Amino acid sequence: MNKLFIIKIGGNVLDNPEQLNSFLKDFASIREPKILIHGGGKIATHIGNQLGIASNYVNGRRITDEHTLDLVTMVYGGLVNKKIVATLQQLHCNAIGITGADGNMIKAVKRPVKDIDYGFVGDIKPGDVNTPLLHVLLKQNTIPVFAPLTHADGKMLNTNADTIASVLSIALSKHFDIRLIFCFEKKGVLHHVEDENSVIRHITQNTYTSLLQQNVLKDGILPKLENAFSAIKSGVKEVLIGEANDLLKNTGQVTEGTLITL
Ligand SMILES: Nc1ncnc2c1ncn2[C@@H]1O[C@H](COP(=O)(O)OP(=O)(O)O)[C@@H](O)[C@H]1O
Ligand SMILES: CC(=O)N[C@@H](CCC(=O)OP(=O)(O)O)C(=O)O
Repeated sequence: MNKLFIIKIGGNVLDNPEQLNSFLKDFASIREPKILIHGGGKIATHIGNQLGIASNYVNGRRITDEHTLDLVTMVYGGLVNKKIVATLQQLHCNAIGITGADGNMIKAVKRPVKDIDYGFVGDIKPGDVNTPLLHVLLKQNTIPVFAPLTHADGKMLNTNADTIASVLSIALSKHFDIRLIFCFEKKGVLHHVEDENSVIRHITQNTYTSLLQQNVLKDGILPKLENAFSAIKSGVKEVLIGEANDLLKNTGQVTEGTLITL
């Protein structure tokens, strides 16, 4: 099977133009087939504050009302996605910006209301991905750049970017040897969040359970690990969580950061 890198870049790096440019330069230089998924929660929060739209997260997921949906559609599908695509084009990487609605790439269902009403948040399954269209793009070396947006019943929906990366990886895992890499601003999953030298090099299902019990994992690292384990359990070959600066090491043989296995 052919190798495919599925790479997710998070909000803290997107918010720093220098770090983002350096990351995109590295991404453009990867010679194997690749897909990029970007977040942007931090930028949406910042622009929302300027527009008087307050951000409200529960369990790492944004509560998305009508105004917030307009905000995230503009910020993720417009500003962030198109800036990345334009930069990649300048770097001679033929990127194409995609939301879940474009080419029916990712269909979703609006999250059912249980204890919490998340509003216009989309839940997805691997079967909801338009893999034939992705194959066409990859075959002609057009590089998909996904915004964290899906669609259902004529509306856009907001979907966590780590989840999109995981579901795309699962959907494509029958046809490619996938390495899914979550890139963010830390060196990996850390024993002590303030100590960059405390990287946990390897997390298995068992150590994951004990880290949860020890309360080592908080905030945004929780959905990242949930999605990492969901991918590895569903047939994705390799999953890594590491620093954006280490992208080229993490696409090679000797990796940095945190390796996820069963
Ligand atoms: N044990 C941990 N290791 C690494 N990061 C952690 C840990 N516990 C909490 N975090 C927090 O999780 C954040 C990553 O989640 P998030 O900000 O959502 O990233 P992204 O936008 O890249 O998805 C880190 O910036 C850090 O503050
Ligand atoms: C439903 C939901 O929470 N969606 C996320 C999508 C953006 C995202 O995931 O951004 P990062 O990867 O930078 O955190 C949000 O609006 O924050």
